[in-house]
Amino acid sequence: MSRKEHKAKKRANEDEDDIQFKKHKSNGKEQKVRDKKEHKKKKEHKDKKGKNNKKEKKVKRDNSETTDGEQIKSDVEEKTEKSAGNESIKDAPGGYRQSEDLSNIPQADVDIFYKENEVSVEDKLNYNYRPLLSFNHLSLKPEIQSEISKFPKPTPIQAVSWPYLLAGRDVIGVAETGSGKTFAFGVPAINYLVDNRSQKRGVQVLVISPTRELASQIYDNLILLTDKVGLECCCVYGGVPKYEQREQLKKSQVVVATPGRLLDLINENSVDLSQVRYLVLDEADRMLEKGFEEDIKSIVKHTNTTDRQTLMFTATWPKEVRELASTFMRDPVKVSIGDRDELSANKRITQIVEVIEQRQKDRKLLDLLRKYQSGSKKDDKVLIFALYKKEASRVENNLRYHGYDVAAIHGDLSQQQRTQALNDFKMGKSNLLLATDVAARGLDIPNVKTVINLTFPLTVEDYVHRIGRTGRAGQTGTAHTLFTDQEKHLAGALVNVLNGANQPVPEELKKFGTHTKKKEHSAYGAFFKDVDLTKKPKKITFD
Ligand SMILES: Nc1ncnc2c1ncn2[C@@H]1O[C@H](COP(=O)(O)OP(=O)(O)OP(=O)(O)O)[C@@H](O)[C@H]1O
Repeated sequence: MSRKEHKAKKRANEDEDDIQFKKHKSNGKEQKVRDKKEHKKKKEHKDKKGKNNKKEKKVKRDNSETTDGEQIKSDVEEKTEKSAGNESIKDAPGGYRQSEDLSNIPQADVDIFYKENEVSVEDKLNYNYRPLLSFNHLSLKPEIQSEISKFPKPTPIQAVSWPYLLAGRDVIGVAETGSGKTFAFGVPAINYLVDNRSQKRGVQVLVISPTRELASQIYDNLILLTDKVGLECCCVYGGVPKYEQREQLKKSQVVVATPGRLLDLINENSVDLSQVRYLVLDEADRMLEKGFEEDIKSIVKHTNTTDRQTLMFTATWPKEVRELASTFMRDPVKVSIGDRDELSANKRITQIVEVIEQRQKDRKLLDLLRKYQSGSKKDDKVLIFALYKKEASRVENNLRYHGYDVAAIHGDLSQQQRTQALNDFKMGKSNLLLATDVAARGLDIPNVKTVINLTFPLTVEDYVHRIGRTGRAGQTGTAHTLFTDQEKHLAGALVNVLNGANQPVPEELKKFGTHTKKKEHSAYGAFFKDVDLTKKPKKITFD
């Protein structure tokens, strides 16, 4: 096997755990610079906000009138006024037309929806579509309409993003964990295919996700739609044989994939992406970070680069990835639900943070399991996060030794073992799952009552995603996090997330301040190399 082939094979099986480990190495310095930038940006943001607040206060105080009596509309009213439906919404290129029912809804109802859900839409082309307050405001293919109408109504991210997506626009969708982002990007994609069935052959919709389990879950969601409209969907990820995937790719119009395996299949000419008209990056900020960025650039170049709709969906949208994201997209509409500019967690999750010594963790974990999974709670599902696979293996053995029937997911296990563990946990065969960050994002496991962060993740974004495995689809949940001085450089950002969700901030955590001190992680030693932070994201040129 040539060096190139060896490298490709290794990458195709590279896993989130391995990528996380690499990422950790380069993390130290970036964190320091990030904190400095964050501090500066926050100061600017505060100054700007101060000015806006004065204006808003003025609007509120004068009951939206200036001193000379002229009516001022708040930003929200201004924005939605134009979309009141009084003007005829131009026929959008993608064929979206605002329904009569929706146009007749009083503007006040639309304003209330925007305010209650803290909706913000940034669209320099000012399409100003109204949010779909009911599935009746949509006219999708009957089979698709019937599948989604099983839910009471669109979630806010679906309600706001669907008109733009059906109109063919690029969209960046940012909404809290567990808020229905999969169908937010999946429904318009499949509807598009049905609308354009006759015109194209081959793979036309491509969804890329950071982990095998999440790719598999997205696939399970999309086949609920594709099976009903006679389309083929397949899922490709590493850790399993390729031959079956090669065969499925030949007849599929929709592909869900992890980057490594997909690139492997591209390089051996087993898949042609030149007809991909609809590209989705799920957990988009993760896909644009180190470890995935180069793979994503390579994949994008193989898609239809002249007439492509590109979507990015995530619960966290750090400033560091926004510039690179914009090089993949054309006039994207940014749809945010909730105050997503600042990193924020799902507010239905009760967040408990405990500062302890590293050596106290094993005992503390047993105490927490007695607290969250005994007596009337003995059947409650609990998800424990370790940081790396070695720690996960050790903790798994320790829990088994103490009589716990624990399932585990981490990079040292075979794909079959990981899939089995996740299914056992989802089906309730085991109500205790131990995972590394391979399970941090996207996994939609019903009724997880408690997330325990045994070791804090590499970034506070990952913390928000981890705890988002509970409190999904409108439910509440609890996250209990053990914090040590190994992670003190993340204390400031964590305090902000806790404050943003009106959660208690322990005094011991405040003592760390916003240190960005270089750290030694006892379990893994000092490991990060200086990175060239002056390097700007490379502009993607479309072939
Ligand atoms: N309109 C809807 N109403 C109610 N529940 C919905 C709706 N759409 C999707 N759901 C359900 O909400 C749950 C969460 O959806 P999904 O996994 O897409 O969330 P997400 O926003 O992608 O979360 P994460 O940020 O963690 O990836 C799923 O069980 C899904 O079936």
